[in-house]
Amino acid sequence: MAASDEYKKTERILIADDEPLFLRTTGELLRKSGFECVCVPDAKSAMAELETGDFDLVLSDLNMPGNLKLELLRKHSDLQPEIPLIVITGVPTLPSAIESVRLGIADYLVKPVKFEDLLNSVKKALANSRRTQTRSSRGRAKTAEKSNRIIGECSQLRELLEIINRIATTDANVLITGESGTGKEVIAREIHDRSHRSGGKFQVIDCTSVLEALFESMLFGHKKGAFTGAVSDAEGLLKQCDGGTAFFDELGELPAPLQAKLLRAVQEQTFTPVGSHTPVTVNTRFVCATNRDLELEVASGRFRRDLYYRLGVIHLELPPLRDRGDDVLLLANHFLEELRPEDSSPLRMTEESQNALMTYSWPGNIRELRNVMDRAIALCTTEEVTLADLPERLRSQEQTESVVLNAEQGPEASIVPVESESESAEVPTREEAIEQAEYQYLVGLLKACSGNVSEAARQANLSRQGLHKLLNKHNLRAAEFRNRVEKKQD
Ligand SMILES: Nc1ncnc2c1ncn2[C@@H]1O[C@H](COP(=O)(O)OP(=O)(O)OP(=O)(O)O)[C@@H](O)[C@H]1O
Repeated sequence: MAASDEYKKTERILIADDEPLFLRTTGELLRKSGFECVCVPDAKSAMAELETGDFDLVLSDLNMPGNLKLELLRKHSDLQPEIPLIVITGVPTLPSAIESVRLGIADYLVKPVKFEDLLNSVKKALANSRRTQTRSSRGRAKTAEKSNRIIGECSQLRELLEIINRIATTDANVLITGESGTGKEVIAREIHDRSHRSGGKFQVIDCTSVLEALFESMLFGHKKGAFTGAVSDAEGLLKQCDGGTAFFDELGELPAPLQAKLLRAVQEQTFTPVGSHTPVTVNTRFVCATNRDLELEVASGRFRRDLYYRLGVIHLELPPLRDRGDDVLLLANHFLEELRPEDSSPLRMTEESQNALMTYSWPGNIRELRNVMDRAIALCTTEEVTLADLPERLRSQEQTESVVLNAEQGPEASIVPVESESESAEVPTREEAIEQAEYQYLVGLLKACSGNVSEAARQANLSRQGLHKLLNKHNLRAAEFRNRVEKKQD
């Protein structure tokens, strides 16, 4: 079916760009595809059109006369917030999360752009906008609903939830960054649940657990006989979350050849199953998470810049738990309630134990706090969680301070507690001693392999996935060992 058959002729696009050739060609091609286009060379004319015209979509250059400080985009979001806006630029910079959301950007394209990609982006934005406008009140009620899964009152979290609410009506891809255990997956699920895609599937794709050779077939599916072991046709994960959300966890771990394959699927929402000749088209939103500093990965050539821009239209940075103030106690009480056995009495914390939780630096973030509360529930013999029910690293104020100080000296010092000299050394439990030994082993291994995960996994006789699990458990990031080597060489 031709594009012109799929869309009503009346759908109107405002195109603003100061490059005459781009403006003319894009206008002509979009008209041929069945749209009505108004082309203007600067922001002033675009604003005048926006005030009087009835548009279904705006396609705008980011840098052109009259759009200094994003004036056109701001005006657009004030005048017509419900009309999708696609930004197209020759000088890419990732807009901040708040800015992207405030301006309601549906997509962000980097010149030179293939017309095919531009048309896909336009179709997708229009389809989503139609869906959003006809969305049932059920969807709206859900969007407004307060989350009962995300606990926290701090200003950073409230701002994040506000952003999530606002992006629920868009289909922009989201990149979530933050230290391990800060709740990236929880936030990704929330984005899905609050979006118009909540009826579709939320599909987790763990990039550390994907074997390079199987990635394509796992993601895109395969035909029977496509390779040894392909005994029947299989649907890939992307097809399974058609209409839903694909969540790529630990995106920064995706090897380069796989990044190229993912890029095509993200750009075109089309892929070809292994062994097939028939492309499959889906409508999927991509939400990704990583502990790595992807900008650094891009700068060093380890991560594709085009994929980074495609996936990071909206960038959410989660705060570490140590910066979330009283949320530590809020979360601790939540876990005490959530994790206690059903028939047991509610538990509370002594003042001393609350102080210990508030002073500790939580290198493993919310995941570590959850484990600490789980352990406390098991050890606690009364209805009060006392200092004695907390792990040794939290018990001593002096010791906690040492941990914080050491955290600045490098990754290997951030967890291992240093005994204060004045204190008689306490014997750790067997579990704690094993944990510490394992931690020291991993630090040594990462140092020896300069943060190269594949090499470290080989030396440790583990799969990459197995090693990643261990690193996550100890809140160790291989990238930090790589960066350290680079920094030393600078
Ligand atoms: N705001 C929150 N309220 C309640 N529980 C939370 C919150 N955020 C995270 N958690 C809990 O903390 C744990 C870690 O969360 P999650 O797996 O989402 O972190 P992550 O940042 O994705 O971790 P990783 O980088 O290691 O994959 C989970 O048990 C999750 O349920």
